[in-house]
Amino acid sequence: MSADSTPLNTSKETANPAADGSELIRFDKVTKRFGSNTVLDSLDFTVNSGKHVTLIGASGSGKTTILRLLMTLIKPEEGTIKVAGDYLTHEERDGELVPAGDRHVREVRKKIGMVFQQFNLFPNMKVLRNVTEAPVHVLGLSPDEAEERARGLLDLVGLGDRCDAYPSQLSGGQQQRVAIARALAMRPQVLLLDEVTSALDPELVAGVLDVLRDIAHTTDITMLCVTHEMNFARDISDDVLMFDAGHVIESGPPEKIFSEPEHERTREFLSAVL
Ligand SMILES: Nc1ncnc2c1ncn2[C@@H]1O[C@H](COP(=O)(O)OP(=O)(O)OP(=O)(O)O)[C@@H](O)[C@H]1O
Repeated sequence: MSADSTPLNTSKETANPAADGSELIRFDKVTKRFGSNTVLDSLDFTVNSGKHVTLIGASGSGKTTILRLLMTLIKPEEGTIKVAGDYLTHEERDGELVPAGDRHVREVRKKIGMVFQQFNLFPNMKVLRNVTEAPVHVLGLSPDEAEERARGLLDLVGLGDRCDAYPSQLSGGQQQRVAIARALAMRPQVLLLDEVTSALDPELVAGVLDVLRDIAHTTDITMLCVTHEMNFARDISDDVLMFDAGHVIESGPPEKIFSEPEHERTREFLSAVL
């Protein structure tokens, strides 16, 4: 397999330049309101490349809102968001920051992949085509290159033998694994995971989490994860950020947050979910 068709860089030692530990995501004084509801209140946080960061917090604390801002599905009322050095919310023109245009957003968005609660596969396309579609049409890969990449990734998620199936012929867990392969096929610098197992039957959860654990432990991709699966968060996270009322109230490595939380709200939250 040529270097370019390797599904992901699986060696920490030969990590791509994007995973050199430098700052990959920066939220600077980001405020997001829905009507009179201020969900994020002048929020600052950063994620360094190669890190796996999990957002925890009570329902409604704004975790999904952060991922949706990164996907540019919604816009902040105030503040700036940067991904790999580029503003997502703005662009620089003649030395001035102006609201980002569609073209700029599309370019920066290529750095970001997301797996949603609902798998959102194209029902009329076979598994392989679900994974090759965006690399061909968005990245401009040749069909052969895209297929080689897709087959490698479908092997990685344990579905190399289901390339010719339609999504409806797969279990929910398998569909979610295709969705993971599809997101990775764009070679994003950061993978956003939003409650990726919450729509699954309980017996299918472990298979999906195992695939993600494997990706977290064997690749250099940056992950920003929202999950209620605390054991999974403990296993894969370098850092855990606890949200409350639109702020990060506590952060640190999982062994500290889960074993010795400092904040009363973190203790309350963990005692309810653990
Ligand atoms: N499109 C929207 N319109 C109005 N309010 C919204 C919208 N999206 C989110 N909200 C509100 O913003 C708040 C934060 O929602 P968000 O989904 O980010 O929380 P969360 O921490 O991810 O919660 P959960 O753990 O339940 O998924 C909630 O009060 C929610 O009702």
